[in-house]
Amino acid sequence: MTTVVSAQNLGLTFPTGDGDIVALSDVNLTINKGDFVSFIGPSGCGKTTFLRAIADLEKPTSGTLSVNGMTPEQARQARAYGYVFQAAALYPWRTIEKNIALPLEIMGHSPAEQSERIARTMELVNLSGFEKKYPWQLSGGMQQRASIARALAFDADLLLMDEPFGALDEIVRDHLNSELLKLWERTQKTICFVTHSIPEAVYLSTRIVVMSPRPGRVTDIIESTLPRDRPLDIRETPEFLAIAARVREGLRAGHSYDGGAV
Ligand SMILES: Nc1ncnc2c1ncn2[C@@H]1O[C@H](COP(=O)(O)OP(=O)(O)OP(=O)(O)O)[C@@H](O)[C@H]1O
Repeated sequence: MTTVVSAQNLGLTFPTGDGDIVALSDVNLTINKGDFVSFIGPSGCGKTTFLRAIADLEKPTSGTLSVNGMTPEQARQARAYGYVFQAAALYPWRTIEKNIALPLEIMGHSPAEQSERIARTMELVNLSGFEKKYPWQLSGGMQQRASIARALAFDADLLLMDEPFGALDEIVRDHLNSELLKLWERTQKTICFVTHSIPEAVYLSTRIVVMSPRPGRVTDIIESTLPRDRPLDIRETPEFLAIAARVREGLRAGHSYDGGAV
């Protein structure tokens, strides 16, 4: 198995005017090629910080972190990952194809190469035919699919997704979840996915990382026993519900550690 992300005794502290905030403490985690890993935990437990550290947008203050065997900085320079944010963050004055093209332009790809990549990724997210539309002409779910296409366009093996479907209604979210699984199957990417939703984490993941706040720690890592082929109604099976119950237990345990109410 190829290791994509390896964190050892990772810590990240933010110094603030009111004292230090320990966002991550002693995080140990290995993510292998082709894994779909979800991070779940209450607000402030460091999920986004961990993703940002992988992306070299935050610097760890202790421990080690490697991405594709490199430092996060080297991995960023080698364009090791695509990043999908909570809000689609598309430029409203650019068409969908021009939004997807932007990082490719910056990276110096030729216009022909850009067109080929735009066509391929728009097809992967089922948006073919919407190339000339502006973001505001698309629904929220379609905009989020366009931002996934943009993250896929430079063909990184690692996709970092920070609550990409958090703002969407349940039906659209269900649809995008099953599309994301198909896309993951087809592309064999490694995916790190932040969510607040237990069913979403269980439905999507090969591994679920449960975190707790103050300081942000990993409290449980759950290997999924579900098959890779997952129709949406798998969510009603006893196996699915058993994994969901374990995640819920892990979240509760994290809360009681903090001394707060469940
Ligand atoms: N730049 C920063 N400066 C100071 N504190 C920060 C900074 N970024 C994050 N934090 C703090 O670090 C902790 C972890 O934040 P983080 O955003 O990683 O949590 P999260 O689990 O992703 O939360 P949410 O689910 O609400 O997005 C929080 O207490 C947050 O306030």
